[in-house]
Amino acid sequence: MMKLMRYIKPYGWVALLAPLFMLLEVAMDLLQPRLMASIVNDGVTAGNLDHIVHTGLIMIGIALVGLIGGVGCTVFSTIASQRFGTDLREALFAKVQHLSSRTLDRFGAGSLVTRLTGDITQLQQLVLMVLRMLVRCLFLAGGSIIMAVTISPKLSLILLVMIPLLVVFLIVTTRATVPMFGTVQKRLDSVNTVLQENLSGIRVVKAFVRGDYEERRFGEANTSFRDASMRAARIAALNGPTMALILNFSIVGALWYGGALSKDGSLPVGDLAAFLTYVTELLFSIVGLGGQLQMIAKAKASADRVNEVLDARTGRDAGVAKAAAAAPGRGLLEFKDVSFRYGEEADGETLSGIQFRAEPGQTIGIVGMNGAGKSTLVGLIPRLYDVSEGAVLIDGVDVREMEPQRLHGQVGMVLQQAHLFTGTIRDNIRFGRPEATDDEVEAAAKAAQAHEFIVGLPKGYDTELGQRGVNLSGGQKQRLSIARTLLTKPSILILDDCTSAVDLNTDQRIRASLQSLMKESTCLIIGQRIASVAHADRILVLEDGRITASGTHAELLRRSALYRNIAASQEGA
Ligand SMILES: Nc1ncnc2c1ncn2[C@@H]1O[C@H](COP(=O)(O)OP(=O)(O)OP(=O)(O)O)[C@@H](O)[C@H]1O
Repeated sequence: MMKLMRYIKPYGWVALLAPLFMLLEVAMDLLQPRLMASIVNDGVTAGNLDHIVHTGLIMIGIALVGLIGGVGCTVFSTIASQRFGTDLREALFAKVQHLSSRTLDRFGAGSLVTRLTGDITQLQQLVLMVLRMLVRCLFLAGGSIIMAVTISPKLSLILLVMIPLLVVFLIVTTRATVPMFGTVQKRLDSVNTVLQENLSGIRVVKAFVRGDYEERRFGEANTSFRDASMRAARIAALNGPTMALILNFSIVGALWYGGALSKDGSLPVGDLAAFLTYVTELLFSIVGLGGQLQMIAKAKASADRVNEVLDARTGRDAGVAKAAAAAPGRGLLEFKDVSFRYGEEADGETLSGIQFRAEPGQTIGIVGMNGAGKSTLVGLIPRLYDVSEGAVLIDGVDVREMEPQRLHGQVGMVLQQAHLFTGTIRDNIRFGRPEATDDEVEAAAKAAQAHEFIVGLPKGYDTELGQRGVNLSGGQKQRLSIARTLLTKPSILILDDCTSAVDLNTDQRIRASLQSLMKESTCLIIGQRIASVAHADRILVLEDGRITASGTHAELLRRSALYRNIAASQEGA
């Protein structure tokens, strides 16, 4: 938790002012019972009205000063906690942008959402609470003890029993609840994961009329979250009544012993009343501290989860920018005995012994059955994942040693699933090169065979897309994502089966324009359709993560049974 303190540092002075103002408020609060005792002892008992009025006015003045303290503390603690939360959220979001795909897979989107929202809010609340309530309770507890002892050291002996009892009780309950809060947050992750999957796939759910099943799935995650929360809450619920019991016993004890002291004249009645007020204040402060300990325990679970992401390896860790000074690349791509497995514990390799070379300007096709490892193979080039063994080289430099900006500037990838963002069509095409001119955007759209349908829309390139571009067809989205990549003018262009939803004629036209536009680039094309790769200079046939054949279309028809089968199955299609 201390590690996160660095996010409060920039607002150190604000964070310091809050407890100072609180100190003012507490000091004023502590004076009130003493003044009240003075009114009782020297005013009411002695029948001195002047003293009552005079002291009453002082009490009002003190209350006003206390008010300034309270308001000041609220203002400064709110500023500090809000800014802390904002900065931490930004830092965590920035970190998520740089996490390796492996790490992203490990956390899962649902859990990251909980960490970015619920966990950070919890920590923000903690900062607010520490600067306001924790400080108040500590000051009030310390001040009440001092005031009680100054009134009657003898009567204060009662505190020697009461305080240890409370502290032991608090430690025991806090220890019991700390691990429970971690579980509660994990269960909340599951709720978010189900929710997120459901919302992003709501059309599938509707199409399969699986609303009931989804409700059950959500219900299970939700119930499990509730049960974990209830377990933690049950222990936390013990706090209030137990504390009240100890408070009442202490007051009865103080009244009994204090009454006796008062009777023999060693403790004025006003002082006894003030003593009781201080004991009550002290107990409430300790009860408050108990609640705050619970909150710290909750926040500790959140801090661990936030730190886990902040400390996670980024996709760039392995990279040392040795290639930064290298000359601009031409796009020579080499796979040297590459093996890859997802996750350390994954049994079996997804790719093994991959070895090939693609010269600048060459087009390499990749074919294979579903799950053969085609997407995995091309994902190693822009370092979506890093190789387990071997190396991927671009212009002779290991991709892991390339400056990320440079690597991503050189490698353009159109993914299998077109993902667009909220914004205009123009913004979406410009995503990889915000400085591109309108003419360049249009040229890229033309090459991707998207221009025609874009200008057919009422607002053309300024058409707003909803989340994920829901107002476009699958093939239109694919064409926009091709245009987006073409605009970056990569020296290595990867097309991962990205025309699957585009009709055959348009697919052909896209290929023709790519051939002329990208003739200097190295192109890797994954295609389910043989027609998409038949024109390639070389085609790799991938089977179970291994290249089992390579050659031109004509050569493979002779040499590879798998290739022949795939081609035969598509004839006339
Ligand atoms: N993120 C991941 N984590 C773990 N395993 C994965 C992951 N992505 C893919 N795999 C597994 O790796 C294997 C290769 O998948 P990949 O997506 O590379 O195949 P593909 O040849 O592109 O398939 P398709 O033609 O269906 O797109 C599959 O068995 C798949 O289950």
